[in-house]
Amino acid sequence: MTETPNPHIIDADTLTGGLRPIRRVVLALGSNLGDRAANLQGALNALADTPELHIVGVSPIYENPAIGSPDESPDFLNAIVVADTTLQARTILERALAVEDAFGRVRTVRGAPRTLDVDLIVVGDKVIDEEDFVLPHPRAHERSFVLIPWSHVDPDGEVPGHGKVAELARSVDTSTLTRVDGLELRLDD
Ligand SMILES: Nc1ncnc2c1ncn2[C@@H]1O[C@H](COP(=O)(O)OP(=O)(O)OP(=O)(O)O)[C@@H](O)[C@H]1O
Ligand SMILES: Nc1nc2c(c(=O)[nH]1)N=C(CO)CN2
Repeated sequence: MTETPNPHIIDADTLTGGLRPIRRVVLALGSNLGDRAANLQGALNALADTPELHIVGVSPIYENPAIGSPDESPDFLNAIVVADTTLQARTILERALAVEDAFGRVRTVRGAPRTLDVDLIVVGDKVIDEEDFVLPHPRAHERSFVLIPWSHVDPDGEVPGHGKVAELARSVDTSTLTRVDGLELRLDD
């Protein structure tokens, strides 16, 4: 027998969803395997389809050598997505990992080429230091492929403990980072 919902009872999700703060989340997309641009676009589509995640900015695409990976690693395409959300940080991490899996990401050794990488850079001013989840992303404040596209779409953004993205972007080496003309990520209407 199916139960008729009682309209006078508000479920817990509705209640907490209404009370949870809206936070700005910054996600970094990267791909250095397969059809890199299609992988980034697919990731953006999947993020845009996520309930309670409202995309407010998408950066240009940048190409650059794999940093901190073996020399023979193919170059990356990188981009930044900025969204407002009431989702909890860990829920966004789980979604990011699921999107990576959906795009055929195979986890082998650290630094191995990947079809898709989705990193959480910041979630508002949250600071998390857990074994499998660190916020802000511990290497974001020194990565040109994060700071330059991020400062392009959200110059007032901040990396808690490190300062404004616009300021950090000014001090980072951009000599190997190239904006890819004629290629951009699109949000469906
Ligand atoms: N802020 C974060 N964003 C994404 N993953 C994170 C974060 N903090 C911790 N992790 C954990 O890192 C694990 C490994 O991530 P991954 O293999 O993508 O690292 P990586 O991309 O090779 O390196 P890097 O972290 O330097 O970008 C994930 O399974 C996830 O649990
Ligand atoms: N250029 C570039 N280099 C990297 C990247 C990346 O996204 N872009 N991601 C890494 C691990 O996440 C390691 N090195």
